[in-house]
Amino acid sequence: MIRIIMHGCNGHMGQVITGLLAADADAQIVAGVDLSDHIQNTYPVYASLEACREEADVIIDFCSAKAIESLLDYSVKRQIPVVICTTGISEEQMEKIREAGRSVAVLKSANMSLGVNMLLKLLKEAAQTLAPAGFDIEIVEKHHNQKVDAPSGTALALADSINEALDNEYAYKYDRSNERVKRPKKEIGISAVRGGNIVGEHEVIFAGTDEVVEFKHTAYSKAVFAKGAIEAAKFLAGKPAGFYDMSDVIG
Ligand SMILES: NC(=O)C1=CN([C@@H]2O[C@H](COP(=O)(O)OP(=O)(O)OC[C@H]3O[C@@H](n4cnc5c(N)ncnc54)[C@H](OP(=O)(O)O)[C@@H]3O)[C@@H](O)[C@H]2O)C=CC1
Ligand SMILES: O=C(O)C1=N[C@H](C(=O)O)C[C@H](O)C1
Repeated sequence: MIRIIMHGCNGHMGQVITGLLAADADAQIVAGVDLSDHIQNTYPVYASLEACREEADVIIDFCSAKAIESLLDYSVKRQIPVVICTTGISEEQMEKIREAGRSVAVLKSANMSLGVNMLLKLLKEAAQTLAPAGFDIEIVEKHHNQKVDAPSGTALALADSINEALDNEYAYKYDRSNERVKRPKKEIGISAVRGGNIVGEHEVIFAGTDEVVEFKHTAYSKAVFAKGAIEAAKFLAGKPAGFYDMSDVIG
């Protein structure tokens, strides 16, 4: 039985995972951590990781970018592998995540769904064919009105995947409202829409002359992310130090 600490247990994702693990014979939450204490869970909940003394095999994190440093400190100090799903992470924090991966197993992914992780691979081939043929690249993401970060971690991961395939020559453009010049070629436009309870939509548009190619992923429920995170946690428990991502889990 894999023992899990749920970081952000009383949030939307923490509660979906709590529900799924209640019916899982191979893994269970032994403790939760959250600033909010408005939910009754079957496991103990602490206001900080430091207060959490339970033995665990892995931490699942769906929390806040503000808590990344304390999460990494705890994971390294107690040598507990960590699956980081929180988005809105800065480049400086990303460095700290990679650094932590030198002493404990760390898996980081901005999107735990199978579909998006397959898309990350498909886009490389599309970019290598379409960008040299002059196609412009734009990403549009849509999320619920409770989301605090923009653009989404997934939109940035999609852009990074495309950019990597194009020798990292493209710059990201988040806002054209002050522009009075034509769109430069080596640019990936990234736009964010927030409203209602949209779970998560990502559209990648390759716009050429007289033809447009579009890739779209729609999440219809948060369960797709929760299932991926649980699969990742089962994969990561017991793994040696290293920096992993969902491609290591999905293959
Ligand atoms: N990788 C993926 O596939 C996915 C990633 N995400 C990302 O996961 C994160 C969480 O999403 P979601 O569950 O919707 O967000 P929620 O805001 O619903 O949940 C986050 C929870 O963490 C708590 N929290 C905030 N700061 C701290 C802290 N310092 N210590 C302990 N607990 C804290 C919040 O409490 P309070 O409300 O009191 O602040 C809240 O209960 C976001 O960054 C989101 O973008 C979401 C879905 C999929
Ligand atoms: O906050 C969310 O809800 C989501 N966040 C992730 C992101 O920022 O990419 C993944 C998913 O789209 C849902």
